[in-house]
Amino acid sequence: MNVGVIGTGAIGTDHVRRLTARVAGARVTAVFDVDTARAATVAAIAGATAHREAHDVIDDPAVEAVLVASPGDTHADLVLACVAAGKPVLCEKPLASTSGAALKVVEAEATYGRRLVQVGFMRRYDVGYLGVKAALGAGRIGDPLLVHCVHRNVGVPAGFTGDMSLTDSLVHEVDACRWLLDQEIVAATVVEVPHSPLASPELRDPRLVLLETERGIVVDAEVFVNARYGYDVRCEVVGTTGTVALEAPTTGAVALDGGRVQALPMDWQARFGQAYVDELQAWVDAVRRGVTEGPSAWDGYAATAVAEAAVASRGARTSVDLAERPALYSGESSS
Ligand SMILES: NC(=O)c1ccc[n+]([C@@H]2O[C@H](COP(=O)([O-])OP(=O)(O)OC[C@H]3O[C@@H](n4cnc5c(N)ncnc54)[C@H](O)[C@@H]3O)[C@@H](O)[C@H]2O)c1
Ligand SMILES: O[C@H]1[C@H](O)[C@@H](O)[C@H](O)[C@@H](O)[C@H]1O
Repeated sequence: MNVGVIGTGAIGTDHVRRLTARVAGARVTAVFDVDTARAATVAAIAGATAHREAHDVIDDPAVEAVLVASPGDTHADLVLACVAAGKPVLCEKPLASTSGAALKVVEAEATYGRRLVQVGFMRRYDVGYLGVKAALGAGRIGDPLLVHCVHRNVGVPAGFTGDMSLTDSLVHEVDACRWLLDQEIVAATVVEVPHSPLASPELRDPRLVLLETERGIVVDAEVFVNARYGYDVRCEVVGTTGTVALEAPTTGAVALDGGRVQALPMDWQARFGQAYVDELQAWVDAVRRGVTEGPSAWDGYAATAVAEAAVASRGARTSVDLAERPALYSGESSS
């Protein structure tokens, strides 16, 4: 499968490397980035052509599927162009920077009549999250009552400003909880906590978010994007008869000088490296079979709508008012 990649920054470059060396049945044949020097460097990794415009990638007759890894506010227009061209597209999260823009993608795909869009919520491919999902599905902890989530990053790049800890980071917890619990989130409340002096004041970091699902389950999610000590993602579902918690991959524990030390991953590449490979492989395999599976445009829309409610919350419980779900997305596992 010939893939065109739009956006060859941090994760775009990683995805090009993965598609080139670790994913079977695909190769990158075209790339675009507004940073033309960067695009040329990354094109060379894959032996691909660096195009002059994003639309040249989408319209390239040799390109069979597109991967969008540019900044979030560019996603919706690029995905809409892919749908208009009838090309399958894997779009990095978030699907869009506003729920209105995400809904346009949902509506365009529903009008097209079959799925073309997969959203890059890679946690659904992580062996730890899959274990939690399997335990819930088997009824091992009875009925879920509440979920504790933690999402800590070492730090954030310079462009990470404003409410991005909600729109760019919390969206992972939103998607994971919708998928694990198989229900929509209907309200969000952001509880103010003291802010870290190591974060820009504008970012208001960390944040504690309460999410309520349609069947009354409550999720507490801490998002702390300047935690410094490591990349730490946790999730524990508490049920009527037990709990199930995410197992992160572990390294050997070193016992020395009266202590015991275990290394933590320092970024998402280290923590979710295998999940990204498995996500890409599943996407390629499905598209080569003529279908698109995995997190859908509806999932992307719902996640952005919840993040938007969290942004609006400022301490108050804020409901999430989703549009009516088109029939194309009925029967999906997460929704
Ligand atoms: N799933 C995950 O865990 C994960 C991890 C990292 C990033 N992401 C997502 O991937 C996207 C990119 O993040 P990143 O960390 O690689 O950012 P980045 O800033 O490193 O890379 C973005 C790239 O896009 C380019 N770009 C900017 N505007 C563009 C445009 N209009 N068209 C084409 N290219 C354009 C930039 O020049 C840059 O090279 C974001 O949406 C982010 O949320 C997801
Ligand atoms: O774009 C990144 C990425 O999605 C990571 O998985 C997440 O941990 C970060 O918070 C976010 O900024």
